[in-house]
Amino acid sequence: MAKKKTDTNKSPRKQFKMPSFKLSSQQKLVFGSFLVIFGFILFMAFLSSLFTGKADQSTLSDFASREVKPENWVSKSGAWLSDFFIQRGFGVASFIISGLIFLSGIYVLMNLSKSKLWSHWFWGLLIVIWLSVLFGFFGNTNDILGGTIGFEVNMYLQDYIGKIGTSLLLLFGLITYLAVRFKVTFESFTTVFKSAKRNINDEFSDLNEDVIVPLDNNLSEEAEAIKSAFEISEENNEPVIIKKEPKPIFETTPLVVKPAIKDDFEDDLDIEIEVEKVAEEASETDNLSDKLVEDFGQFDPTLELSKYQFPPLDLLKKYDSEGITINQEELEENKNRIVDTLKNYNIGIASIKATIGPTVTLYEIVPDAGVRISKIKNLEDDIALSLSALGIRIIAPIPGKGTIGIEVPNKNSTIVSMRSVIASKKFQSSDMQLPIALGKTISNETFVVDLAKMPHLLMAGATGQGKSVGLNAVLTSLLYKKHPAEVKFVLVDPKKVELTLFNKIERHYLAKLPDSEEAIITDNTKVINTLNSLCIEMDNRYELLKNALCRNIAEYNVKFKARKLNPNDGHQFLPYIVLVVDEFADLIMTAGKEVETPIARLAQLARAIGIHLIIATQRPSVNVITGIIKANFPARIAFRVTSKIDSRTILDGSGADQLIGRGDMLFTQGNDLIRVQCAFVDTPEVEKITEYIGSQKAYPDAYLLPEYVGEESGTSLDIDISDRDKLFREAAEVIVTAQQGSASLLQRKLKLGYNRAGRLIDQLEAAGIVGPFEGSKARMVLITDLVALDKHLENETL
Ligand SMILES: Nc1ncnc2c1ncn2[C@@H]1O[C@H](COP(=O)(O)OP(=O)(O)OP(=O)(O)O)[C@@H](O)[C@H]1O
Repeated sequence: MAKKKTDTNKSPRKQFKMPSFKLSSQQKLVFGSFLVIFGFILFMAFLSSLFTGKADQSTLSDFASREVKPENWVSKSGAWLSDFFIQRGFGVASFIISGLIFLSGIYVLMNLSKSKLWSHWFWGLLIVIWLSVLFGFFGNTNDILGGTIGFEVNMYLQDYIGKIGTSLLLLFGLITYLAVRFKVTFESFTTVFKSAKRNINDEFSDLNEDVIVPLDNNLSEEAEAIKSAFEISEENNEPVIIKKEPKPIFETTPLVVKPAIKDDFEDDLDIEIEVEKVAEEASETDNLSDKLVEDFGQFDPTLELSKYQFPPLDLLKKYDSEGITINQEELEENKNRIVDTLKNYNIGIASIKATIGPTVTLYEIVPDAGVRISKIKNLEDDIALSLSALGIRIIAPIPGKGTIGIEVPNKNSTIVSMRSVIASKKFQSSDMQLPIALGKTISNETFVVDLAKMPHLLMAGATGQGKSVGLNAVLTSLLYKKHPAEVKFVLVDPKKVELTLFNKIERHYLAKLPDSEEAIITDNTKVINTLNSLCIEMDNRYELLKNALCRNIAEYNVKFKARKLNPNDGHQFLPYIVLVVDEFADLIMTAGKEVETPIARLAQLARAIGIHLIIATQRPSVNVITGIIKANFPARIAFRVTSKIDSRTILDGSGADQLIGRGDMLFTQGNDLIRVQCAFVDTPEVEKITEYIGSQKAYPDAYLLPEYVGEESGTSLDIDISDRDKLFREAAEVIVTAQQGSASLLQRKLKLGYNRAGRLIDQLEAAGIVGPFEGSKARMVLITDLVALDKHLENETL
């Protein structure tokens, strides 16, 4: 895939740098043994000072004199070191220091992990300080328990926070140590407490129970003692039941034998069962990703354009004629006409209710019992005539309700502004993947749908009925809700004028072929390349999803954000891609099968990997909207069309021919038809939005789609060196470095299409770098390393 690499690896890692000393094996032996011996000497000196320390005090001042003989087992040095570390230093906690030095020697000798050793030192010294302060708390100035440091620190702390404060600080230090070092949590405390409590209870109940003492001959001394203490009849050699006095609970009673099987089953039922939760074994990548997330937080795809500002609502226009005004007279008039017309045909009405929408009002009627619905349905034209209005639609019955609906256009329709739908709570708070605010329904509710769920949209309508406005509404919705990192548009505009405004956001939101200058495609031959390139992108994405064990793009992106996918394996955050074709009929007329095949492929397969198609046409005839296209576009929008046949082609039923135009539309997602007044967004508004976005910092280039080389460019083996692909050398290096001769590796690493990668492999074979095709296995790489590759290629050119 041709997209800049998100450089997660490049971010500076805040890792503690370990000092590293490079020692030869001999040096390690010498240095290691020195540390072991020194550690041991130190330990002996310290140990000795516990007994001889006081006596040696006087000898310290005469260190140079050989006459003075200290009692320390390590003589003068021992006395001096002990005085330095224990008396003047950290007190008895200094033993840990000798241990750490000894341990360091072992680590050096055995060449063990240095980072572990540093960690031992770090934690060890912390314990030394803590213990010294703790002992200093209880000691006095010359006490060897806490040493001078422990005592002085204590004095200092007590001056400022008092005894209570110091003891609490020590407790806090202990808790912090346990929490950080041993990952102890509050829950583990409570669990330990609970199980201790349970043990104590058990112990108590045991002590009060009768205990069976088996009379075996190999009794321990204690058993013998107990045996003699209580009278046990040895004659019958049978277990005797003795009554045991309650003993202190913590005393161990090895002779107490609990009955293996209790007779009393009811007691068994009382035993609490402790269910231990076994944490699922986290895989290695999980651990790594957790650590990465801990260090850097979740991956943020918007980071590159972190200062990007979404367009403000003010860029959209407010309309005066907005907001529904109820014209009571009109309502009354229409109601009377409907009732009268139906009466003329002997249809009685039990009740009638009106719902006023922005362009049409829905009259819901409940006919008298016994009236056949088909009878009302047949009166559609008569009712329209009597109401002298266009665009009457009868819904008989309204799905889900036991009523019949008659939609009558309002005399004064109101414009549904884009601003009102974008500002609506429904749109703003929607958590859909690709939310689109299409307009308002007949009950004046904002109509928001998820393009990702559709998953592709077919839009049709006669010319001048609001298709372009509809497309702009879709694009505007996405611009208001999605960051440039999250969605990319591929715009196809054979009419050349409809979508030109979006050129300004090329480097933010558009995707294009690597070698094309304009991101918006107006040339039909380029459309074919782009569609095929999208197919390659789709295949590449499926490969990524497969490797990441994800079923769809949403799961994949969640995993990627959680840093569970390694960018070095080609993984990257995948933006949604929305392909918009403004005049599909024109494309089909000029390119026919060549566009239909990739469109159908995309429509069939692309939903899971985040490529969604929106196709608009003004000629909804069967040769444009073919069966295969229709089958894969369950979501359809019909603006007004001129004939029932066209309506049937789009919606599989009539209705679109009865709309009133100007954004009045029917939406279906496979089942019910919903009448919606499309939101109106004018060209100047779109211009302002694109200008606003375009003036902000952008990516260096549009999102690059994989390269597609048409079939005619040939796939034959190019043996001639001068005919080689310009990425030949790079490809050779990738293959030799990875020692794996596969086209998909090239596709991933060099972001190529399948064809080009395949051709490169052929050329590499011809150059003797990889072996011949071996079926499902990767080809053998004949060059071992990059130096050999350089030589090989040099020899070739000679
Ligand atoms: N939702 C709407 N609300 C109000 N008026 C609308 C709406 N949609 C379209 N119109 C009116 O209809 C006119 C034509 O709309 P639009 O350009 O979208 O039609 P079209 O179907 O794209 O036509 P063509 O196929 O010829 O491009 C607009 O200029 C506008 O005046």
